[in-house]
Amino acid sequence: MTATETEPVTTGDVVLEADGLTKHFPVRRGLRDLFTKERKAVHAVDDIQLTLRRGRVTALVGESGSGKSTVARLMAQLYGRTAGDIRLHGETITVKGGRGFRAYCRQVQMIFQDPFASLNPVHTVRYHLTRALKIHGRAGKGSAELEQNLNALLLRVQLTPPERYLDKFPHELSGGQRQRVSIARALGANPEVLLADEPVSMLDVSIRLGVLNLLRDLKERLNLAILYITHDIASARYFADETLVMYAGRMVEGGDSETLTQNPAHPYTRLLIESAPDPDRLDRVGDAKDAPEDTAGGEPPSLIAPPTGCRFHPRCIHAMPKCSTELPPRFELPIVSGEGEHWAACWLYEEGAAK
Ligand SMILES: Nc1ncnc2c1ncn2[C@@H]1O[C@H](COP(=O)(O)OP(=O)(O)OP(=O)(O)O)[C@@H](O)[C@H]1O
Repeated sequence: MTATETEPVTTGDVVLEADGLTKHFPVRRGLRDLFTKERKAVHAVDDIQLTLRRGRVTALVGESGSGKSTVARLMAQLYGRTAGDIRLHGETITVKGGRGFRAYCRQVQMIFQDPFASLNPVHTVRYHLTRALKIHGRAGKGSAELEQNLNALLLRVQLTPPERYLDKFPHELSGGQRQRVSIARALGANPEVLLADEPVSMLDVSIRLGVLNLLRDLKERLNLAILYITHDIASARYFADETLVMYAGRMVEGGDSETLTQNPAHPYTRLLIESAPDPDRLDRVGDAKDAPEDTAGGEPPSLIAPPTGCRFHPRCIHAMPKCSTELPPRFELPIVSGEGEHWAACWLYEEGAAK
């Protein structure tokens, strides 16, 4: 049983946290490297702090290669971490597979970008959902109860009437319907956390909003904590309560989504917003074609030898000498309206620095 079934859940309760989360991928040594002692690594994710709360969506935004998917995979325990802590209900968790992994998956489920790749083409919707229910001990007693539970899952993701979908194969469904089946499969575990890695970027623009609205509905009805990974800061503003911005493996700014998108502080966040599609055109949310890497000036750095100091300094028009040598800590920023927090890891916000 999950906490959902045993005790009342309050919106805002912390479920899953990352503290100092770091992942370096070792680079395979070439012939030339055999003569040196140096061991190279891709510094994909460094020192990430992240808190997921019941009934809240947290967006993780950044351009391609900034480390967003690696964070999601670390939080899902699909990758081992190089350093840092992952806490579920305050307890440090390291899962290596087997039973421990299954127990963790009961509470933390992941949804992938490509629903076609994540569903097995030779199996029906019924098979995928039955398997999820059985693995997590939620199939019920007997076939009538199983049928009821299958129907309930499809109703939850608004695939109605359920009988129309249960015996379909993935290729007989549209992209949006397939993503709904993936979400239903994740819900089969009755999780507390959904880690959604670009859940709408491969879908037709016309159906993206429907899938985001479904996730929002699930957040509210089931009090889920959702991590929403996206290239598109406009969709984060629309969908997420809190937004965190990543650049080259590090978090550079965070705060409540409205405050952060209305008053972006870090020069990289400003660049993301300038190059994002118009947030009022919600029919384009999650559009990977509008991803900032297509329009932002300069190139992201190599993560094998990332820049010292602030990783954004080689592209930053405000860079000061200190930015290339010292890593900026988080500076708390004043909240212009409403409540919540807003911070930026940028030396511009050190007391006394010229803006
Ligand atoms: N298994 C791996 N081995 C080596 N390097 C990896 C591995 N997975 C990711 N990386 C590297 O880590 C960095 C971060 O990748 P990641 O996929 O997390 O970024 P992302 O922000 O999710 O990008 P995208 O939006 O394109 O998926 C990239 O430089 C990538 O090449």
